[in-house]
Amino acid sequence: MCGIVGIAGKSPVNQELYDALTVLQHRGQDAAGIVTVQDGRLFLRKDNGMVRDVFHTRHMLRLIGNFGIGHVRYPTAGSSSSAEAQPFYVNSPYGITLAHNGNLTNAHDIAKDLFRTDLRHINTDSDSEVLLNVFAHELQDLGKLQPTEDDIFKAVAAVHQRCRGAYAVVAMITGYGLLGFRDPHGIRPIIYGERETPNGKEYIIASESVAITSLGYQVVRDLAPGEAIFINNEGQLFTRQCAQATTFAPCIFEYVYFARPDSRIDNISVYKSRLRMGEKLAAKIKREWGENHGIDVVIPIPDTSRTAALELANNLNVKYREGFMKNRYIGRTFIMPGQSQRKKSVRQKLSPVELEFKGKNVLLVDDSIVRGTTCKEIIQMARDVGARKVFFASAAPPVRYPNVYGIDMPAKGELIAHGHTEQEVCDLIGADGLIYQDLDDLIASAREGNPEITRFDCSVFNGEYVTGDIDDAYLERLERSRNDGAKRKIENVTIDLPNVQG
Ligand SMILES: O=P(O)(O)OC[C@H]1O[C@H](OP(=O)(O)OP(=O)(O)O)[C@H](O)[C@@H]1O
Ligand SMILES: NC(=O)CC[C@H](N)C(=O)O
Ligand SMILES: [Mg+2]
Repeated sequence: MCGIVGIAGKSPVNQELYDALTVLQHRGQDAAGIVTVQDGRLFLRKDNGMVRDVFHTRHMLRLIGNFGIGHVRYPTAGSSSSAEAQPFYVNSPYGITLAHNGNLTNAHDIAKDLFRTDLRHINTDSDSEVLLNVFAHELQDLGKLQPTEDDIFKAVAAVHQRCRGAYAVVAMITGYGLLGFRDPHGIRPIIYGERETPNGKEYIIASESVAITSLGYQVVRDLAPGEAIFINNEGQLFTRQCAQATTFAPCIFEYVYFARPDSRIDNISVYKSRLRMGEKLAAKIKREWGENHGIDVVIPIPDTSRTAALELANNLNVKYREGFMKNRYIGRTFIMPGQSQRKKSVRQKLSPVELEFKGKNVLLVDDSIVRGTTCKEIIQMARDVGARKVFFASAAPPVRYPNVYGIDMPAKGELIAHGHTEQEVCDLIGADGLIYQDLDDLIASAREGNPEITRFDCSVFNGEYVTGDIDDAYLERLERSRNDGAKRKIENVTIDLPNVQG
């Protein structure tokens, strides 16, 4: 998952873009980038690292202009190379920069067409560079010296015709304005807001509402699937439905893990959805383990599971205790690129408070079990400090299938629940008992916030891919090219394109 932001301001936007990216940092820790524009000139700074490491004062001073876009990256295609940090830039037509959250499922095929038919060069293995070139080609094809909003929306419509998969996008068309658009399934989130200033209205487009509200803008609304928004250089706003057919199916994993709890996505409070996950899981525990379940204390695995664990404990009528302390200087483990780094980080990141475990039957709660890295380590840690019994609960169902829409779970062989029953997973992680949320309950936890959404992308749980273009051959190719071992072999061979001086 990546984080994206774009601002069409009336005063310099560099600091606000930076602030928004720090608010979106949980969506991508590998690389960060900002591009701004002033007087038809672009200023770009991007590199590997967290936001605070990529932008120093000397970079910020050079990121001038009242319009700009930013990105935090969690790679799901290509490599972790700094050359694949975003935003991407293409000089023709007009000079376009683009930042993307999601993953195209047909990037490989389009890349061939871009070369053979559109005579365009792609310099990396990033699907986002492909997406940018498709948009640029379609805009160029209209052959206008000065594109209107109609032209820009036509080019977005053509992107929807050619691209498959998940894409929430912000882009800048130099000299013309700021653009945002969402794929026809609305898989990844994108929302916009506005603010009155003495110089006129300013607009912000971002992955999550918390980036909008924390910067002092008011949320207007989420983009609909297939919809685009364009704010021209004069500050006029246009929105248009650019897809012929749409089937709304937002990603349910945003609610489970990715998004911040203080965001609202598609009119659903992420926080409340997690409370409901806890409530429903408690009901299942009572059903399956009985009222005399023997649990002395409920302990969350920080950070993400806290909200669900709290409500689970309330509903079980058992004490909720913060039995693991998190080192605040270590980021999210799951979105780290390699397994050895992830494993080491769990122990560096979480340490137990012994007195909460000694002689007790503890129920550890996590939002999800994916590779099993976290729970294996944590269960052992709980035993090491004297827990009598260690039960484990997951607020999401077993993750059994790869993700192809912007979450880096490419290899089914790396998923602990793939090909295993729940009892086998319980044995593998070394728990005394394991309980998973039912998929219907997870869906209900999100849906109760907005009953108008009739479908979610739940592919990691049920193997049903909403875009309908994923078959076994695709998944096998993906697994071969992006499993942990294969990723280690991808080298940083691409030369970076111009950055503001490092
Ligand atoms: O089974 P695994 O492969 O270990 O993946 C699942 C774990 O990874 C995530 O935590 P993470 O440390 O990324 O972030 P958090 O601090 O937001 O919980 C998630 O919240 C689970 O704890
Ligand atoms: N997680 C994402 O949204 C990744 C965006 C894009 N596919 C990349 O790898 O850079
Ligand atoms: Mg976690």
